[in-house]
Amino acid sequence: MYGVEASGAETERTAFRRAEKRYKLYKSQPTRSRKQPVVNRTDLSDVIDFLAVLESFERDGGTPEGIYRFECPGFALPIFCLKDRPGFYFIPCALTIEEQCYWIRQSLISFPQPPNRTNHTAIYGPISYLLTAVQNKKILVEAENSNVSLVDNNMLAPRYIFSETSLDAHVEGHDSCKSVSASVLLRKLRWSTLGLQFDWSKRNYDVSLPHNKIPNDLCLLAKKMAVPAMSSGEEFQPEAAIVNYFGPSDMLGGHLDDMEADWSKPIVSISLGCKAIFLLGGKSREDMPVSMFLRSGDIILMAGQARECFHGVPRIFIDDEHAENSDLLSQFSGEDDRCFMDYIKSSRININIRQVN
Ligand SMILES: O=C(O)CCC(=O)C(=O)O
Ligand SMILES: [Fe+2]
Repeated sequence: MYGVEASGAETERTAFRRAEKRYKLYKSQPTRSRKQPVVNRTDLSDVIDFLAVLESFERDGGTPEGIYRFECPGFALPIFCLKDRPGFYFIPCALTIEEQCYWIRQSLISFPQPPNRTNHTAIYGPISYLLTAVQNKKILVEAENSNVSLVDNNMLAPRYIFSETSLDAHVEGHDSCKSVSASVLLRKLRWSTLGLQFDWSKRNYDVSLPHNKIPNDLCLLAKKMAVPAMSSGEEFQPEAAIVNYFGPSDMLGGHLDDMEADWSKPIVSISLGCKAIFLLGGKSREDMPVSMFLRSGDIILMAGQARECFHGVPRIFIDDEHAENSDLLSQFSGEDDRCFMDYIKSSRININIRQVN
């Protein structure tokens, strides 16, 4: 994940940092403290709740101060906008529970498949069938003939493969050891990239990296959802997507997505799994961000001026009271779905789709 973490006094220097600190899961403690981290029980009453906005809009047609309903002829779902953040669109409950399950499965099964890259690719090379390996309790070990060589489609040959067991397996952590369990790899999955591959070290798209097109069904969904933010007659062209995987204490620091050529085109951003807090700042980190909940099935669009606004996710909720994922979990109650259930009860997934050129 990106958004550089500053340390010490710098963490509180800007309005954006102060808001992140306010909402993050744990209160800061001196670095040498051995005490258990203290959970931050922040007052959440000023976090915008677009589900409540939708419900009250459906009851009486009204919206709270600063929020208005955006009319988009032919678009089936209510869309809300913020008066002081032009180019930002919130589509609450955009996906049905079945659609959410489908995209969670895709995010865990097919999106991390090579040639798509993940945060594990730089360490292990391409890894295939991670989820099947989790289900079968496999361990990733160094392939015997692990010389780096090119196979079909200019893809790197696997340097590591899944095996039943490993005699010298060090299954926790993966920095210095040669083998790691599939379940640890899944827990440490942070991102995967679809379509044109993003190079995090150079912070740009590397068109020379092998890639597949964005899957057709995701492309259709993004085109449909992007309509409110497109000029009339224009169609959104999805070319790349970043899938972010958030574990219980993960956050996404404040950042701008400025690597795409045309900022008038929206980023279509889908939330799945545990509820989160999203911060939408202004063009400077000094601008006080607005905070809002993002729930599973919500979609936001950031286009035009909102593309120039700092944003981030300081917190996800995994406790029963706040995660609001019980409907979703009940969909994964079958024995075969055990690993989806285990994963999503304490995780969040975000798929954000972009037009690059
Ligand atoms: O996780 C989210 O909702 C936001 C993700 C995001 O801003 C990004 O990947 O650029
Ligand atoms: Fe972003």
